[in-house]
Amino acid sequence: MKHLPYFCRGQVVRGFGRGSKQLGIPTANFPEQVVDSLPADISTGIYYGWASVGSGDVHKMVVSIGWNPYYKNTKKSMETHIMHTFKEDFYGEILSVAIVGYLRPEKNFDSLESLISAIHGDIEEAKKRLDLPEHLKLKEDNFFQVPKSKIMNGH
Ligand SMILES: Cc1cc2nc3c(=O)[nH]c(=O)nc-3n(C[C@H](O)[C@H](O)[C@H](O)COP(=O)(O)O)c2cc1C
Ligand SMILES: Nc1ncnc2c1ncn2[C@@H]1O[C@H](COP(=O)(O)OP(=O)(O)O)[C@@H](O)[C@H]1O
Ligand SMILES: [Mg+2]
Repeated sequence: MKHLPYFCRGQVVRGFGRGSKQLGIPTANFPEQVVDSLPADISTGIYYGWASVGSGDVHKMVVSIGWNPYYKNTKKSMETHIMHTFKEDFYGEILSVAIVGYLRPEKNFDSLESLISAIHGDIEEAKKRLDLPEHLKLKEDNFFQVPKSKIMNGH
Protein backbone atom coordinates (compact mmCIF):
# COMPACT_ATOMS: atom_id res chain seq x y z
CA MET A 1 0.00 0.00 0.00
CA LYS A 2 1.68 3.16 -1.16
CA HIS A 3 0.26 5.44 1.57
CA LEU A 4 1.45 3.37 4.54
CA PRO A 5 2.52 4.19 7.16
CA TYR A 6 -0.11 6.95 7.36
CA PHE A 7 -0.10 9.29 10.36
CA CYS A 8 -3.01 11.44 11.44
CA ARG A 9 -4.50 13.21 14.42
CA GLY A 10 -7.92 14.59 15.28
CA GLN A 11 -10.48 15.20 17.96
CA VAL A 12 -12.69 12.25 18.95
CA VAL A 13 -16.33 12.90 17.99
CA ARG A 14 -19.62 11.04 18.53
CA GLY A 15 -20.78 8.44 16.02
CA PHE A 16 -24.01 6.43 16.06
CA GLY A 17 -23.24 4.87 19.46
CA ARG A 18 -23.36 1.33 18.01
CA GLY A 19 -19.79 0.28 18.68
CA SER A 20 -20.09 -0.21 22.45
CA LYS A 21 -23.81 -0.91 22.68
CA GLN A 22 -24.44 -3.32 19.77
CA LEU A 23 -21.00 -4.75 19.12
CA GLY A 24 -19.26 -4.52 22.52
CA ILE A 25 -16.34 -3.01 20.59
CA PRO A 26 -16.08 0.80 21.04
CA THR A 27 -14.60 2.78 18.16
CA ALA A 28 -13.28 6.33 18.54
CA ASN A 29 -14.61 8.23 15.52
CA PHE A 30 -12.71 11.00 13.72
CA PRO A 31 -14.45 14.18 12.50
CA GLU A 32 -15.46 14.64 8.87
CA GLN A 33 -12.48 16.92 8.12
CA VAL A 34 -10.00 14.18 9.08
CA VAL A 35 -11.84 11.60 6.95
CA ASP A 36 -11.98 14.03 4.02
CA SER A 37 -8.23 14.65 4.31
CA LEU A 38 -7.36 10.98 3.72
CA PRO A 39 -5.56 10.46 0.39
CA ALA A 40 -8.30 10.16 -2.23
CA ASP A 41 -7.00 6.81 -3.44
CA ILE A 42 -6.50 5.11 -0.05
CA SER A 43 -8.65 1.94 -0.16
CA THR A 44 -11.55 1.67 2.23
CA GLY A 45 -11.23 -1.32 4.52
CA ILE A 46 -9.79 -2.55 7.80
CA TYR A 47 -6.27 -1.55 8.85
CA TYR A 48 -4.08 -1.91 11.96
CA GLY A 49 -1.49 0.21 13.68
CA TRP A 50 -0.71 2.24 16.77
CA ALA A 51 -2.73 4.87 18.63
CA SER A 52 -2.51 7.22 21.60
CA VAL A 53 -5.07 9.43 23.32
CA GLY A 54 -3.78 12.89 24.28
CA SER A 55 -0.23 12.41 25.54
CA GLY A 56 -1.02 8.91 26.81
CA ASP A 57 0.70 5.60 26.09
CA VAL A 58 0.84 4.14 22.59
CA HIS A 59 -1.38 1.04 22.15
CA LYS A 60 -2.18 -1.43 19.39
CA MET A 61 -5.29 -0.56 17.36
CA VAL A 62 -7.50 -1.56 14.43
CA VAL A 63 -9.19 1.06 12.27
CA SER A 64 -12.12 0.79 9.90
CA ILE A 65 -12.33 3.24 6.98
CA GLY A 66 -15.46 3.32 4.85
CA TRP A 67 -19.22 3.14 4.79
CA ASN A 68 -19.88 0.20 7.15
CA PRO A 69 -21.88 -1.83 4.57
CA TYR A 70 -23.64 -3.76 7.36
CA TYR A 71 -25.20 -0.46 8.53
CA LYS A 72 -25.29 1.20 5.09
CA ASN A 73 -23.87 4.51 6.34
CA THR A 74 -24.17 7.37 3.85
CA LYS A 75 -21.07 9.18 5.14
CA LYS A 76 -17.57 7.72 5.05
CA SER A 77 -16.21 7.18 8.56
CA MET A 78 -12.86 6.40 10.13
CA GLU A 79 -13.13 4.59 13.46
CA THR A 80 -10.39 3.31 15.73
CA HIS A 81 -10.71 0.52 18.28
CA ILE A 82 -7.78 0.66 20.70
CA MET A 83 -6.67 -2.61 22.31
CA HIS A 84 -6.61 -1.15 25.80
CA THR A 85 -9.14 -0.80 28.60
CA PHE A 86 -9.70 2.87 29.40
CA LYS A 87 -11.19 4.03 32.71
CA GLU A 88 -13.62 6.37 30.94
CA ASP A 89 -14.72 7.71 27.55
CA PHE A 90 -12.44 10.20 25.83
CA TYR A 91 -14.72 12.22 23.56
CA GLY A 92 -13.15 15.59 22.68
CA GLU A 93 -9.58 14.36 23.24
CA ILE A 94 -6.93 14.29 20.52
CA LEU A 95 -6.41 10.82 19.07
CA SER A 96 -3.16 10.17 17.22
CA VAL A 97 -2.93 7.16 14.91
CA ALA A 98 -0.21 5.57 12.81
CA ILE A 99 -1.76 3.17 10.30
CA VAL A 100 0.87 0.60 9.38
CA GLY A 101 -0.88 -2.26 7.59
CA TYR A 102 -3.99 -3.41 5.73
CA LEU A 103 -6.11 -6.41 6.76
CA ARG A 104 -9.15 -6.72 4.47
CA PRO A 105 -11.90 -4.85 2.60
CA GLU A 106 -15.13 -3.88 4.37
CA LYS A 107 -17.85 -6.49 4.04
CA ASN A 108 -21.55 -6.93 4.55
CA PHE A 109 -22.64 -9.71 6.93
CA ASP A 110 -25.88 -11.61 7.32
CA SER A 111 -25.93 -11.26 11.09
CA LEU A 112 -24.60 -9.03 13.83
CA GLU A 113 -22.82 -12.08 15.31
CA SER A 114 -20.81 -12.63 12.13
CA LEU A 115 -19.78 -8.93 12.03
CA ILE A 116 -18.67 -9.16 15.67
CA SER A 117 -16.67 -12.36 15.13
CA ALA A 118 -14.99 -10.88 12.02
CA ILE A 119 -13.93 -7.85 14.10
CA HIS A 120 -12.57 -10.12 16.87
CA GLY A 121 -10.60 -11.97 14.20
CA ASP A 122 -9.18 -8.65 12.93
CA ILE A 123 -8.13 -7.70 16.46
CA GLU A 124 -6.27 -11.00 17.00
CA GLU A 125 -4.57 -10.79 13.59
CA ALA A 126 -3.56 -7.15 14.22
CA LYS A 127 -2.08 -7.98 17.64
CA LYS A 128 0.09 -10.68 16.02
CA ARG A 129 1.28 -8.58 13.08
CA LEU A 130 2.11 -5.57 15.26
CA ASP A 131 4.69 -7.67 17.14
CA LEU A 132 6.81 -7.87 13.97
CA PRO A 133 9.97 -5.73 14.35
CA GLU A 134 9.12 -3.61 11.26
CA HIS A 135 5.83 -2.58 12.92
CA LEU A 136 7.09 -2.38 16.53
CA LYS A 137 9.55 0.35 15.57
CA LEU A 138 6.69 2.68 14.58
CA LYS A 139 5.37 2.56 18.13
CA GLU A 140 8.43 4.63 19.08
CA ASP A 141 8.02 7.12 16.21
CA ASN A 142 8.54 10.83 16.96
CA PHE A 143 4.95 11.39 15.84
CA PHE A 144 3.82 10.09 19.25
CA GLN A 145 6.27 12.22 21.26
CA VAL A 146 3.79 15.01 21.98
CA PRO A 147 5.06 17.31 24.76
CA LYS A 148 4.20 16.03 28.22
CA SER A 149 3.63 18.62 30.99
CA LYS A 150 7.01 19.86 32.20
CA ILE A 151 8.50 18.24 35.26
CA MET A 152 10.10 20.97 37.37
CA ASN A 153 12.79 18.90 39.10
CA GLY A 154 11.54 19.68 42.58
CA HIS A 155 11.09 23.46 42.07
C1 LIG B 1 -11.77 -3.86 13.08
C2 LIG B 1 -13.11 -3.42 12.56
C3 LIG B 1 -13.64 -4.05 11.44
C4 LIG B 1 -14.88 -3.67 10.94
N1 LIG B 1 -15.39 -4.30 9.83
C5 LIG B 1 -16.59 -3.95 9.35
C6 LIG B 1 -17.13 -4.59 8.19
O1 LIG B 1 -16.51 -5.46 7.56
N2 LIG B 1 -18.36 -4.21 7.77
C7 LIG B 1 -19.09 -3.24 8.40
O2 LIG B 1 -20.20 -2.95 7.98
N3 LIG B 1 -18.60 -2.58 9.49
C8 LIG B 1 -17.36 -2.92 9.97
N4 LIG B 1 -16.85 -2.27 11.06
C9 LIG B 1 -17.51 -1.06 11.55
C10 LIG B 1 -18.57 -1.28 12.58
O3 LIG B 1 -19.78 -1.55 11.94
C11 LIG B 1 -18.64 0.07 13.32
O4 LIG B 1 -17.47 0.20 14.10
C12 LIG B 1 -19.86 0.20 14.17
O5 LIG B 1 -20.95 0.41 13.32
C13 LIG B 1 -19.77 1.33 15.19
O6 LIG B 1 -20.12 2.55 14.64
P1 LIG B 1 -20.26 3.87 15.54
O7 LIG B 1 -18.89 4.33 15.93
O8 LIG B 1 -20.92 4.87 14.63
O9 LIG B 1 -21.07 3.53 16.74
C14 LIG B 1 -15.61 -2.63 11.59
C15 LIG B 1 -15.06 -2.00 12.71
C16 LIG B 1 -13.83 -2.37 13.21
C17 LIG B 1 -13.28 -1.69 14.42
N1 LIG C 1 -10.66 0.84 23.77
C1 LIG C 1 -11.38 1.83 23.20
N2 LIG C 1 -11.24 2.11 21.88
C2 LIG C 1 -11.95 3.12 21.32
N3 LIG C 1 -12.83 3.91 22.00
C3 LIG C 1 -13.01 3.68 23.32
C4 LIG C 1 -12.28 2.63 23.96
N4 LIG C 1 -12.65 2.63 25.29
C5 LIG C 1 -13.54 3.62 25.45
N5 LIG C 1 -13.78 4.26 24.28
C6 LIG C 1 -14.72 5.39 24.14
O1 LIG C 1 -15.86 4.89 23.45
C7 LIG C 1 -16.22 5.78 22.39
C8 LIG C 1 -16.74 5.02 21.19
O2 LIG C 1 -17.85 4.21 21.46
P1 LIG C 1 -18.90 3.93 20.31
O3 LIG C 1 -19.93 3.04 20.90
O4 LIG C 1 -18.21 3.53 19.05
O5 LIG C 1 -19.58 5.35 20.15
P2 LIG C 1 -19.59 6.40 18.94
O6 LIG C 1 -20.64 5.91 18.01
O7 LIG C 1 -19.95 7.70 19.58
O8 LIG C 1 -18.24 6.40 18.30
C9 LIG C 1 -14.93 6.50 22.01
O9 LIG C 1 -15.19 7.77 21.45
C10 LIG C 1 -14.21 6.60 23.36
O10 LIG C 1 -14.57 7.80 24.02
MG1 LIG D 1 -17.50 4.68 17.29
